[in-house]
Amino acid sequence: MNIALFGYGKMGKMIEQIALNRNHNIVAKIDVDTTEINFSEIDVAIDFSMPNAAFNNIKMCMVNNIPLICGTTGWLEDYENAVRICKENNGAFIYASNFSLGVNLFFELNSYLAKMMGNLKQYQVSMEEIHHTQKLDAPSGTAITLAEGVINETDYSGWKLDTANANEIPITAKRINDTPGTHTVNYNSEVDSIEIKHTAHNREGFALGAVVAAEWILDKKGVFTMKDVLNLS
Ligand SMILES: NC(=O)C1=CN([C@@H]2O[C@H](COP(=O)(O)OP(=O)(O)OC[C@H]3O[C@@H](n4cnc5c(N)ncnc54)[C@H](O)[C@@H]3O)[C@@H](O)[C@H]2O)C=CC1
Ligand SMILES: O=C(O)C1=N[C@H](C(=O)O)C[C@H](O)C1
Repeated sequence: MNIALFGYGKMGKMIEQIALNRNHNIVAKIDVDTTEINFSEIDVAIDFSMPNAAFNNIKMCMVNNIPLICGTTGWLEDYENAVRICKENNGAFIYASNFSLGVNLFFELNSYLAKMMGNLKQYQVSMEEIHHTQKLDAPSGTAITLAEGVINETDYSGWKLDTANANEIPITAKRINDTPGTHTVNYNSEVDSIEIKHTAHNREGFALGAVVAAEWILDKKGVFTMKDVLNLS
C-alpha cells in the first residue's frame, strides 16, 4: 500500500516506522513547506498535522479521490463540512480523536459506565486529560469524545474546560513534560468516587491504529469511525 503522510512530526514519524514494518511504502511526506503533491501514486493518506491545516488537507484528498485517515484534533467545527465534501466526491474518510485500541475500548467502557450512572444523581462526573507541553489544543480530542459519550447516556447538556455549570461536565487539561496522553473520568459523591483511567505509555498504539484503519479503508467508500474498523458493537 502506498501511503502519503500529511504531517511529518512526532506522529508522522511513528506512523512511518509502523507502516514500513507492515510492508507498506511511504510515497509522500507532506509538511507545512510542501509545494507539490503527486496524487497519482498515493493509495491512502494519513493526516496527523495541525488543527489549522487538517480541514484543507481533507478537502485536497477528497477532491483527488484519496481515502483519508485523519487523527489531527482541534478542527471539529468543520467536521460536518468534511463529511459533506467526502460524500460529494464519493470519497472515503475516517476521523478519530484517538486511534489506539486501548482508548477505543475505554470509550466503550466510558459509555457503559455512563449508562449505569445516568439515574444516580448523587454522583457528579468530571474529566482530566494530561498531555505533553507541545500540544496545541485543549481539551484533547479524546476528552471531548469521552464527554460526548457521557452526554449521550445522561442528562448532562455539554462540557466545559475548567469550571462548568451544574449540568455541564468540567474537563481539566494539564500539560506536563512529554506525557503521551492520560485520560481520567471520575464520578464523585459525598461517600465515595469511581474512576476509570487510560494511560498511553508511548505513541505506538495511536500510530498502529491509524495504519490499521488505512489498511481497512482502502476498498471502501463513505464516512466511517474506529468502531467500524475495530468491529466494536
Ligand atoms: N487521533 C490520535 O490518535 C492522535 C492524534 N494526535 C493529533 O495529531 C496531531 C499531530 O500530532 P503530533 O505529530 O504530535 O504533532 P507535531 O507538532 O509533532 O507534528 C505536526 C506536524 O504537522 C506539520 N504541519 C503543519 N502544517 C501542515 C500542513 N498544512 N500540512 C501538513 N503538515 C503540516 C508540522 O510542521 C508538524 O511537522 C495533533 O492534532 C494531535 O492532537 C496525536 C496523537 C494521537
Ligand atoms: O496531541 C496528542 O499528543 C494527542 N492527541 C489526541 C487527543 O487530542 O486526544 C490523542 C492522544 O491523546 C494524543
